[in-house]
Amino acid sequence: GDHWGYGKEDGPSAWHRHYPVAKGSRQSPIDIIPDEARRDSSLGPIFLKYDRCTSLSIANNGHSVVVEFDDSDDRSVIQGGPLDNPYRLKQFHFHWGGKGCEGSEHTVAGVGYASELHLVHWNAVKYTTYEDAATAPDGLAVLGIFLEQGDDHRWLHTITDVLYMVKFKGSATNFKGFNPKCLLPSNLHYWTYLGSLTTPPLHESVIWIVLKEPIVVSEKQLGMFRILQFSGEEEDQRMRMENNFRPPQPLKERILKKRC
Ligand SMILES: C[C@H](CNC(=O)c1ccc(S(N)(=O)=O)cc1)Cn1ccc2ccccc21
Ligand SMILES: [Zn+2]
Repeated sequence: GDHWGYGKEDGPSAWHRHYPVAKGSRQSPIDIIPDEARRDSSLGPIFLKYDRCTSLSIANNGHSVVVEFDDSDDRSVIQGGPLDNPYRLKQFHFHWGGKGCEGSEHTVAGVGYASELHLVHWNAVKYTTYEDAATAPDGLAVLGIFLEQGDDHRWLHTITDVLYMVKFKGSATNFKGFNPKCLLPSNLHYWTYLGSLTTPPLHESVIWIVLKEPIVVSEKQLGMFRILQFSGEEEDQRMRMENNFRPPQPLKERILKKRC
């Protein structure tokens, strides 16, 4: 199993021991400073073609809750914006905090949101497998969406209502017919920069597209994520799954761009 986590001993500050790229030149997440983001006229709008998407399952992988999709063809892709090709939707997952604490990975002018949704896509035009794409500099495109605490989200219930079925690490269940289009905010204005996976192996293979507008979810719905456990059913100590986020990393020589 993975020997990394979010605890004191195995958390983000220790990851560099097994994954030296943790101190690399294009690590994620970052603190987004809106005033420093450069408008780029070559950046067009992004297009999310999710109408024929096929969700398959929802699982607890010991780090987050992940919804996997059938990525055997180009039925659901993200394209446009900074992307030269369409990128296929592979999975989405969340990062969140503890009760009332922040939990997003990216922050905006130093302020975090309650949670962050990541829709993970891969460049199937240039690479044959997800694993190959996950190690290539232009292999992945992750769409980041902030979750802000407020009213109930009409559609997030579809996910939070089944979390009890994937409480323990290694559990999974069927999850068909879910279209993540229902989790998008009203406008797709975004920031974009070159970064990495925010969990080990921290490959520097991600073109990040972070939406400016958060979606609103209730504290009750956020609380449902916290019934999940980092630990497996057979493990004795119960480890509630929360604060599964990496803090912002140095921007170094990167330029943050925007399409507002
Ligand atoms: C990367 C892959 C496991 N990790 C991810 O796919 C992944 C995706 C998105 C994010 S985030 N939070 O940035 O959106 C983080 C991790 C498996 N895998 C493929 C090759 C490979 C090599 C060693 C170990 C695992 C490996
Ligand atoms: Zn993520």
